[in-house]
Amino acid sequence: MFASALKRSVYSRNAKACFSTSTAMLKDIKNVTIIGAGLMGSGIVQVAAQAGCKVTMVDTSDAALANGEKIINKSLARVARKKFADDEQQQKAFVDNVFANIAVSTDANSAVSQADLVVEAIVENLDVKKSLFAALDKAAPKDAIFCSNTSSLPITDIAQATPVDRQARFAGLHFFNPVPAMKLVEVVRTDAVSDDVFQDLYDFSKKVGKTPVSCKDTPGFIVNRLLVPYMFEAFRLLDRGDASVQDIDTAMKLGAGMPMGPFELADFVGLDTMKFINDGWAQGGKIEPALVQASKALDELVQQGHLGRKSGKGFYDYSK
Ligand SMILES: CCCCCCC[C@H](O)CC(=O)SCCNC(=O)CCNC(=O)[C@H](O)C(C)(C)COP(=O)([O-])OP(=O)([O-])OC[C@H]1O[C@@H](n2cnc3c(N)ncnc32)[C@H](O)[C@@H]1OP(=O)([O-])[O-]
Ligand SMILES: NC(=O)c1ccc[n+]([C@@H]2O[C@H](COP(=O)([O-])OP(=O)(O)OC[C@H]3O[C@@H](n4cnc5c(N)ncnc54)[C@H](O)[C@@H]3O)[C@@H](O)[C@H]2O)c1
Repeated sequence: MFASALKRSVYSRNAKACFSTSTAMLKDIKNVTIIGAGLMGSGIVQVAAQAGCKVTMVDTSDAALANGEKIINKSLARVARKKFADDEQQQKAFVDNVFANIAVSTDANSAVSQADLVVEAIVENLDVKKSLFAALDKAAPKDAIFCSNTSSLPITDIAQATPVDRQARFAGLHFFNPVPAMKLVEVVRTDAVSDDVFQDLYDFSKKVGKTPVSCKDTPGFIVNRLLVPYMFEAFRLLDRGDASVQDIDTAMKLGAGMPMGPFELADFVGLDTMKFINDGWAQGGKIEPALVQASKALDELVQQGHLGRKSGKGFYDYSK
């Protein structure tokens, strides 16, 4: 099913719960609203819809929603081909069934009016996220759980845009790129988050096929706290002229078992995102300065508009 055919309404509160609920808590998470239909938001929409939740995908324009639907369609087709290799009818039925759980909207406030869970995956900007959540707090049910998929911003700072009661229901739910393929979710717990909410999010992560881990609200949580310094050390290795992009990538794939080398991964994630995270941490002063020292090669590429795969060029050239 294609984008334009998707429902433009929010599902009824009587919609079916995610299938095979195993706890009383989880039963309540049946209507999920994802704000942001980009790379991450579309992936979260997909895995929640695949798990049987009724999902509303929100973005600011029809074009952005169409982009999200295109990403989901492509990924679901891939999953369907693998599941039903020789049966095109079953492939189509599988894709249609998942899309039947997805509605789209450009009106975030009405899209959250019946939400049990709201997951934000919009631009990595604290003020923009805060102003979104301040508005959503007034439009969503009092008992809705709010989550951010932020890579690098403190959840506590984002949650401050909402009243104290909501802060007890406000956590990080950090998925990984590409969402349908990556098995991990970090459930990020601030000091304000209640045990029930934390458990609900842990159970929800399992229901959407992921392995949750718990972590405190510290810079980079677990994965990015370790991965970002590693990648910047690779960039600085290049800056110093100690090894080439290709050799560093080959070394880390064949010598350390990484699925992608640090430069391939940086191009995949986006060089602007890498720079944004590192600069933010350097300014924040909570991380050892040597770990967040800037990279000349990265700064130059970003300045030239070479942002990785999404712009056609980064450390590698994707235009050919
Ligand atoms: C990074 C630090 C910087 C921080 C920046 C912020 C980042 C952020 O906060 C955290 C991150 O996300 S950090 C970034 C974290 N991310 C990483 O570190 C990624 C590192 N890269 C990888 O893990 C692999 O290269 C991929 C999984 C991307 C592709 O795997 P491959 O072996 O080269 O190619 P393959 O064999 O084709 O695919 C393998 C399996 O995946 C399946 N599949 C793939 N895409 C799919 C999709 N869109 N839909 C559905 N399914 C999809 C595929 O069907 C297959 O399934 P099977 O059941 O096994 O047959
Ligand atoms: N890209 C990654 O590898 C990755 C991985 C994990 C987490 N994240 C985090 O997920 C979030 C989204 O990242 P992405 O890569 O999907 O970004 P993206 O640029 O692909 O998508 C962001 C989407 O949000 C939309 N948007 C912006 N402001 C909005 C608003 N006020 N209301 C509704 N929609 C709005 C944009 O139109 C766009 O479609 C960021 O916080 C990022 O740090 C990214």
